[in-house]
Amino acid sequence: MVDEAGARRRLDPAHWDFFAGGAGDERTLGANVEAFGRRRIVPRVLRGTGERDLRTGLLGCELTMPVLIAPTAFHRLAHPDGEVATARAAAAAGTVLVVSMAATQPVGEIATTGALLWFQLYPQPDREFTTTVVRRAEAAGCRALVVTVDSPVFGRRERDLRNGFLDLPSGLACENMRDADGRIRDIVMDEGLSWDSIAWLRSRTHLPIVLKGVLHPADARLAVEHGVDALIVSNHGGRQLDGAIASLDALPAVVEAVGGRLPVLLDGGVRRGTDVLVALALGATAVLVGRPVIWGLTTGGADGVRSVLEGLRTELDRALALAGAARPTELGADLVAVPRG
Ligand SMILES: Cc1cc2nc3c(=O)[nH]c(=O)nc-3n(C[C@H](O)[C@H](O)[C@H](O)COP(=O)(O)O)c2cc1C
Ligand SMILES: CCCCCCC(=O)C(=O)O
Repeated sequence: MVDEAGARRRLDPAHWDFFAGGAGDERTLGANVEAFGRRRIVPRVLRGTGERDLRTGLLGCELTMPVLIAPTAFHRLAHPDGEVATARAAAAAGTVLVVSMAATQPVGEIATTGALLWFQLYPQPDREFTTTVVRRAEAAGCRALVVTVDSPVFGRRERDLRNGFLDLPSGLACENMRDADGRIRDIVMDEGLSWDSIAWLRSRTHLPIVLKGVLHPADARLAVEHGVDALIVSNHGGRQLDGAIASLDALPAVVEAVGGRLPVLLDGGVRRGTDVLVALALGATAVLVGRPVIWGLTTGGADGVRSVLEGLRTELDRALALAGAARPTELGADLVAVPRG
């Protein structure tokens, strides 16, 4: 289903390391996957589920399944068709692509695919320029802004440092970073990012605001107080703070803190339909996948991404049936155990 080895064979080794790698000793990168490996599903039987229904509503978007595409940078490094190919697959699958601010194609061009798009934003210290980018996303028809809040500075990615991979090759650029003069600006991680930045953004756009990178329940409560529309429990795929808690391990406390007032999404380490089921059972409304989509894009362009998404759909559908649920909302934490020893 996901041909990670095939993607590795195709990619320039430095580009493979950029996509696959994490920060520091990559403990958090590994922990995301291991956290799913520790959980066991405790299925219900004789529930007469019949045909399953995976449809999920999120922030006014109707998705055919509770699986979205996480924002990841530089799709044209993986495949010449870039983000447009990823968006075609999202449209065909009936799900959302979260377009990275570091996309290598303009969001307006990505939107021509008809895909449901959300736009990921690193708020820039230059607020006027941030507004320019927000207006670009709005004009393209993006349905939400995903503000990445786990990156006041850039994570220390030791593979990239070893490889000297610090910039895109010539001919590729972060196309959504053009200013009013058409000049492409560098993405700056804002060390001063704070709840004030979120309040400012709230005053500048009517789009729903999703915070990506929340792990602490106290921040989840603050997000509710600040009028945020949804949260993504995420450690940035282990690429920012190495040693950070695995997303799945952080999920239950965030869900409890939010108390049903907002949708809580999760990313990090989701590789199988059974992982999706576990995250939903522990309270996520939906999940996002990052690297598996990159591997699909590398090996097969839009078809490759589609195949990854359809694989997850089929696996989730089967897992629901085998666990005794007809729809995601029927899942509860009682279906998940962590065996001792
Ligand atoms: C190659 C790569 C690029 C990424 N680029 C971004 C980005 O531009 N913005 C962002 O908020 N997160 C970015 N992320 C983090 C993802 O959105 C997501 O949190 C993570 O990939 C989920 O983990 P997974 O890869 O295990 O599914 C990136 C992740 C990867 C692997
Ligand atoms: C200076 C370019 C920044 C791209 C950031 C992409 C990203 O978030 C990642 O994890 O990589």
